[in-house]
Amino acid sequence: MIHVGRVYKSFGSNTAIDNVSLDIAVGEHVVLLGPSGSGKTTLLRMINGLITPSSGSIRINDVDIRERPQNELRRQIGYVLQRNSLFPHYTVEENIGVVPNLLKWDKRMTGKKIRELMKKLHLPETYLSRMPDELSGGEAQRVNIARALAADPPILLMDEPFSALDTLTRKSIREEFMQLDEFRRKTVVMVTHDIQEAFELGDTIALLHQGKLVQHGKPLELLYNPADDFVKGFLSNDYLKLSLGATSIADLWNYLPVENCDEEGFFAEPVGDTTLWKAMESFQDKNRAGQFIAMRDEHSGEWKRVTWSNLMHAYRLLQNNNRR
Ligand SMILES: Nc1ncnc2c1ncn2[C@@H]1O[C@H](COP(=O)(O)OP(=O)(O)OP(=O)(O)O)[C@@H](O)[C@H]1O
Repeated sequence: MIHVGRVYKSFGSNTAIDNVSLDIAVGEHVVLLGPSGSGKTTLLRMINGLITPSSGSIRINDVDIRERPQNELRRQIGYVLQRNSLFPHYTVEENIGVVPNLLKWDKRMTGKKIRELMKKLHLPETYLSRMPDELSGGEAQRVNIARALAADPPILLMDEPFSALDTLTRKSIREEFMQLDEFRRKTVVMVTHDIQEAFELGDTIALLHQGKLVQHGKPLELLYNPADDFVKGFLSNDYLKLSLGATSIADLWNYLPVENCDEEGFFAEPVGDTTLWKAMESFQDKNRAGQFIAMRDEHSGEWKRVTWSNLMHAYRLLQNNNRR
């Protein structure tokens, strides 16, 4: 869907993006990760036409973005910025409705969409007439996200959308956001320098270093098969935490012994979405504490009875297998 082809961008003598090619599939959530100054924001801003490449091209659905009228790009791409980028003289309602109004949507349809998004993002309707300076940082960022989603664009670009928030607000907005249907079915390109966030939100990670794309792959591929020493070093500090959070029970399923369990277990989350980290946590939960957890693979319908050591053993087998 998005094709970045041999793109260079320099500002004077400074090369910000150095021969980057990247293909992003429809529905893929890709996180641009890398140290400060590695070119993440520049690349993101080139995808929505705010910065023009010095050479190379960016195509969306096979059309060069330079050939697309501005209005069409706006309809296709929602953009969420890090800091409060709401229009200060517009109310919450006017801010969320900016793109639908520009696209001359029917007023009733716009109003309905605004209210629907506010509900989903836990913003009370009484906020419709508030001004941005009457909102907390977390509320303003929810409005920002609602604004980017309002015209239901197939692509969402996000530049450190949660970084200005305190840790707790950040975690809750991020989790709510990940549950939204609107997020799940869109193609998303997000910039962050938070490795944990990248591993939670990205189907794939594009790791940049000094303007070059050093590796683009699934989180586990970067962990187990780093392209070079830079990738290895960049991820090494958080290695264990990341790996446990990035491994899903579905990844481990075939390494878990078949000890049938016919009772409905208390472990309700679908196996495909449950991470190893989460499963480990459930052993610590006093209310549920037990020797095993019961898990069900939603594809085959198979139940397994899993102990802590089963989990750890399966994890080691997966690692050994991936390293081979
Ligand atoms: N408008 C500009 N004029 C001159 N240099 C720029 C401009 N925008 C970016 N740069 C330079 O391009 C390089 C990449 O910057 P960019 O903002 O894309 O990095 P980043 O990875 O997003 O960094 P950060 O994580 O700190 O936001 C940097 O060296 C930066 O100084």
